[in-house]
Amino acid sequence: MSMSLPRSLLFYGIRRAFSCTARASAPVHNLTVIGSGLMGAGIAQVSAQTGHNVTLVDMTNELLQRAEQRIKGSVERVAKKQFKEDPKAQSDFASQTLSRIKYMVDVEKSVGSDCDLLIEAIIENMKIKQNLFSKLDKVAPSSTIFTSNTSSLSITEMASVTGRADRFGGLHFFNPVAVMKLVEVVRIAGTSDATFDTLTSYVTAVKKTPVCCKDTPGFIVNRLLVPYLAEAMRLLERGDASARDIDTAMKLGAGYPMGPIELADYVGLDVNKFVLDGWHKKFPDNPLFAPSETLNKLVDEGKLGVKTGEGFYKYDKK
Ligand SMILES: CCCCCCCCCCCCC[C@H](O)CC(=O)SCCNC(=O)CCNC(=O)[C@H](O)C(C)(C)COP(=O)(O)OP(=O)(O)OC[C@H]1O[C@@H](n2cnc3c(N)ncnc32)[C@H](O)[C@@H]1OP(=O)(O)O
Ligand SMILES: NC(=O)c1ccc[n+]([C@@H]2O[C@H](COP(=O)([O-])OP(=O)(O)OC[C@H]3O[C@@H](n4cnc5c(N)ncnc54)[C@H](O)[C@@H]3O)[C@@H](O)[C@H]2O)c1
Repeated sequence: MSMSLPRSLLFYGIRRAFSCTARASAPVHNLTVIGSGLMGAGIAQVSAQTGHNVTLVDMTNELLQRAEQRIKGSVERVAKKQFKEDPKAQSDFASQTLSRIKYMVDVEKSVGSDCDLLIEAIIENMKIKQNLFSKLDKVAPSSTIFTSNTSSLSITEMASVTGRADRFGGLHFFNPVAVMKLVEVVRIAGTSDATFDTLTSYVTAVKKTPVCCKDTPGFIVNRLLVPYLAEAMRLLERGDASARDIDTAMKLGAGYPMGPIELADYVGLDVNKFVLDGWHKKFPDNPLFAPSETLNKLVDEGKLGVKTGEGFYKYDKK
């Protein structure tokens, strides 16, 4: 007699193992977000919009002031959409949201005794992220859950420099955070059920949809997106098609809201380079992930995409 499971049961088992439903858990009231760039500012914003108290950290006050301006602009867009014909409700929503965000340059003081959750959103570099986590592990309350918003690096390697692997996971938001509905919740081998439940509940509380994934390169979205973007880059580098035609093709032919070259500019070409070079180290035999001369040249010239006013395309300075 065959001992194999019926297919339906097998799929049921797989679904259960990766179920990402929010269960009863310790709620997040106060969180610290480190890095006030594109992603950190967006994460602070959606958290504050949903009643969370946020401390947003960066290396200088000037960077924090820029983040504050970006958050203000984005919250006002959200308020207009949410409270269409009601200017008073719009301005109340915006001022209440903004009042829930504190700005700080002192990283070590940013994780006070009431900090439930830390989200790291700094530069995509393992050594720098590990330094930060190692430093924070010594000063943060033992109950604080640590997470990273990394696009492509190993969460397990980050957790390894702390003594809290059971209170460690990945929270991968998407850009623009105010608009994109998904967050990948990444579970490492040590992540406890309580931590995982708190993370999925927090994602639901900020009105996003969680999906769960193991700590595998690129998680779900970037495992599919990175090869796609890299293929677009190779098409361009071989001179097979222009940037405009590649973008138009994917928007009109595949229904994507942005083409791959536009999307690379939107994400930031520095982030693209960190990810591509990191994947080259991980997959050295795959020529798709070899360093890209085009990308390196643009990054060397400071042309990082939308955020600097020029990348593959030119933009109005923000
Ligand atoms: C080529 C180089 C290759 C190198 C190889 C290596 C590759 C490595 C790549 C790594 C990538 C890592 C990325 C990361 O880890 C994961 C990601 O985040 S991937 C990016 C995901 N995001 C997308 O795919 C975005 C796709 N684009 C869109 O969805 C839309 O274009 C848009 C951004 C929402 C903009 O929409 P538009 O219609 O064009 O513009 P509008 O201005 O009209 O906006 C529509 C709607 O949204 C509201 N809105 C937009 N932005 C904001 C904001 N910042 N804040 C608040 N609200 C916003 C706007 O008000 C509109 O609302 P409406 O008027 O419709 O009510
Ligand atoms: N850009 C995207 O579309 C996107 C999407 C999802 C995830 N991510 C990931 O999110 C992270 C941040 O990306 P981003 O696009 O917001 O980058 P960004 O360059 O816009 O912002 C990073 C910020 O971190 C700050 N920073 C760097 N080191 C710091 C430190 N030690 N302490 C405090 N602040 C520090 C920088 O000053 C900068 O303001 C990266 O890991 C990236 O891979 C990016």
